[in-house]
Amino acid sequence: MSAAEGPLVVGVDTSTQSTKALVVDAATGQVVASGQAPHTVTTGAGRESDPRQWWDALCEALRQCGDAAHEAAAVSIGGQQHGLVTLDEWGEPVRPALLWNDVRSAPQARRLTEELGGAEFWAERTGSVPAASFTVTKWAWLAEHEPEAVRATRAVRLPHDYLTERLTGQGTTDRGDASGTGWWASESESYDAGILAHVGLDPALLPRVVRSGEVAGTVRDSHELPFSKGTLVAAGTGDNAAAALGLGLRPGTPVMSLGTSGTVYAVSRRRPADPTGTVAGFADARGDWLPLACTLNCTLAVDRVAALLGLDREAVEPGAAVTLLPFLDGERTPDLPHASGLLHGLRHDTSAGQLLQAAYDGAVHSLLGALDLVLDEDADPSAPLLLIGGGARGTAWQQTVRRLSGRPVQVPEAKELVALGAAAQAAGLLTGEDPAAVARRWDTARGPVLEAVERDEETLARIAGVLSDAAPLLERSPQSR
Ligand SMILES: Nc1ncnc2c1ncn2[C@@H]1O[C@H](COP(=O)(O)OP(=O)(O)O)[C@@H](O)[C@H]1O
Ligand SMILES: O=C(CO)[C@@H](O)[C@H](O)COP(=O)(O)O
Repeated sequence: MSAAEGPLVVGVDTSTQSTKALVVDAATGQVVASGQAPHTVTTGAGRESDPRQWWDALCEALRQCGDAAHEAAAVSIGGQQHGLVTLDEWGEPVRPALLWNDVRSAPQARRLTEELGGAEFWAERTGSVPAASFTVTKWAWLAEHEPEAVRATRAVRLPHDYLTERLTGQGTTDRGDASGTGWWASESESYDAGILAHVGLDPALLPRVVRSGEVAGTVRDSHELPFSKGTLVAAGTGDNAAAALGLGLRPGTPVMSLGTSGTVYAVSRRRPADPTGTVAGFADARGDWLPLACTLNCTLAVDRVAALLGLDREAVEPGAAVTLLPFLDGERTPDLPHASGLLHGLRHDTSAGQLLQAAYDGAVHSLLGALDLVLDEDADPSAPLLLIGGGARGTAWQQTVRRLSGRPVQVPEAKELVALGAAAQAAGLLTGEDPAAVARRWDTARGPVLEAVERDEETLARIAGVLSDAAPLLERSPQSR
C-alpha cells in the first residue's frame, strides 16, 4: 500500500503528442506516480492519429505508474479537443481520427458559416464561429471526401470520449469538450438539432453529455489496465478545460498554454459569443465559460526553426529587426488556414540566434493579440499571466512572453496541469467537492512570479505591420498559387 493520506485518483492527459498519467493523493495533491507514452501524428496534407494508439499509450503510461495505479478509487481523462473519432458497429475506428490541427476542412468551415446564417448566427447559437479545427467542419469534410466512411459510422466521439468509453463501455462526453464540436448549442446547453440535420449527422450517434460532478460510469473488466472493476470514472473534459480545473482557475485570471497548440483563455461567468471568430466560446467543465483563442503553431513550429538553424531552443539572441511569422501548419489565430511561414527583414548581419528569437516573437504575438478579447472588460490588467504547457519550462518562452506582454508572468511548478485537472475531477467524485476547489486546496498554481517589464511595443508593431502588409500572400489558398 502507498503512504498516501487519502484515496488515490488517476488523472490523464491524452494530448496531441503523448498521453500522460498521474496517480495523485486526493487528500494532498501529491503526485505519487507518473507515466508518459508518445503518439504519432501524420504529416503532409492532414493531421491524423489512430485512436487505438491513444489506448495503447494510456495502458503504457499507467503501466509506468506501477502499483499505485492499482489502488486508484477514481479516474478521469482530459484530452486534445475537437478531434473527429468515427467508430463502427463494433466500436472500432472506421478510419484514423482527424485532429484539431488538420486544416483540410477550412473550405467546409467557410461554407457552413455562410449556409447557416453567417458568423453572427454561429457565435450566438454555439458560442463560436467554426474554424477548420471544429469537429462539425471535419464531419462535413468527411461526408464530401469519404462518404463510405460516413456511411460506416455508428458512433461519433471526441478523443477523451473514446478513451472514457473504452474504460466504461458507455458513450459519454462533457459540456467542456462538447462545446468545441460546433454542434452543441451553448445557448441551450444541448445538441443543436438544426446544425446536425444540416450536416447529416444523426444525434443518436453522439455521446450523452454527463453533468459536472456526475459519474460517467465505472471501469468494466479489462485485463489490459491496472484498475479494479468498478473504479469510478469521471466525465473528463477537453484539455484546456481540464487545465483550468487543474489551476483552480477563478474568473478573470489569464492563462497562456504553450504546447503543440498555443492557447490563451480565462474562466468567465458570461457566455461568450465573438462574431469575429477569434475567441472560441467554450464551456468550462463546471458551469461557467472558457473564452479561448488557439494557435496551430507554437512549440513545434519554434523547435522546427531551431532545428533548421542547428540551434538549441534556448540559443536566442536579441536586437534584430527581423520578423518571422511561424505559420508552418497554416494558422487559426489569425484565421489564415492556408498560410505558410514568412520571413521579412533579413540582413547580412542577422544572426541565427536573432532569427530564432523572431520565431518566438511571432508565435507569442499571435496569442497576445487575442488576450484582451478573451478577458472580460473588468479583468485586472496587471494580474499575472499563468504560463503552462511544455513550453513554459523554457527560459526563452518565459522571457518572450514577459517582454511582449508587459505583465507579470507566473510559472506554476506543477508540470502536468491537464492531468492534474482530470485528477481533481476524479477526486471531486469521491469527496463531493468542486474540482477547481480541490485544485486550490492542492495549491497547484504555486510557482515563481517573474516581475513585469516594459512591453516591447516596437516589436509588436513591427510584427503587426508585416502581418497586415503580407495579408494577400498569407490568405491565398493553394488553388490560387
Ligand atoms: N524545457 C523545455 N523548454 C521549452 N520547450 C519545451 C521544454 N520541454 C518541453 N518543451 C516543449 O513542449 C512541447 C510539448 O508540450 P505539451 O504541453 O506536453 O504538448 P501537448 O500537450 O500539445 O502534447 C514540445 O513540443 C516541446 O517543444
Ligand atoms: O484546438 C485546441 C483548442 O481549441 C487545442 O488546444 C487542442 O485541444 C490541442 O491541445 P494540445 O495537444 O496542444 O494540448
